[in-house]
Amino acid sequence: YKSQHYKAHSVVLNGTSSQSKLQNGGAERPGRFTFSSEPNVEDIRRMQAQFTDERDWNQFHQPRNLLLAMVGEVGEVAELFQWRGDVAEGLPGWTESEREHLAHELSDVLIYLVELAEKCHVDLPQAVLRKMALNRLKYPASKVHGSAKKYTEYKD
Ligand SMILES: Nc1ccn([C@H]2C[C@H](O)[C@@H](COP(=O)(O)OP(=O)(O)OP(=O)(O)O)O2)c(=O)n1
Repeated sequence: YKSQHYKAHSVVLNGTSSQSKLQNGGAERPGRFTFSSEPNVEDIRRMQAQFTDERDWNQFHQPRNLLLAMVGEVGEVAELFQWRGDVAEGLPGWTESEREHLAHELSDVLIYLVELAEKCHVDLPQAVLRKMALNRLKYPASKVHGSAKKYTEYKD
């Protein structure tokens, strides 16, 4: 069952990557930034659960409180970009300290998002697979290539 389970997922994942391969002639975009594979989302959920358990903070971590905490952290990310005008990929001109500050704030957003999903009983990694499958159906690559129109703007 485990390997069947895994295969079903890799079909979905390969669906994404082979589509992007078709769009760039089979090569990954050179210089594309990638993440480490660890910790995964379940690792993050477990580490945050341990952090809150050790402090007896679960009593405060209901869904609405986690949502508000997450939105607050999104605001802190926004502050880092405020008044800077457009910022190019890779954040040229940002200091190491500014980059580390951003890494901290983005992590706060992710930590609260993962705990919010946990407390709402949303299996986030699997939900992302389902949502990306829907996105691919809504925006067929052949139809929308190179255009950022919303799906309601496409005529058939
Ligand atoms: N009740 C709390 C308070 C904090 N945290 C954890 C999750 C976040 O990753 C981080 C948030 O900490 P702060 O609220 O102190 O926020 P910042 O780290 O952004 O500090 P500041 O608001 O001073 O910039 O700590 C938590 O899980 N539950």
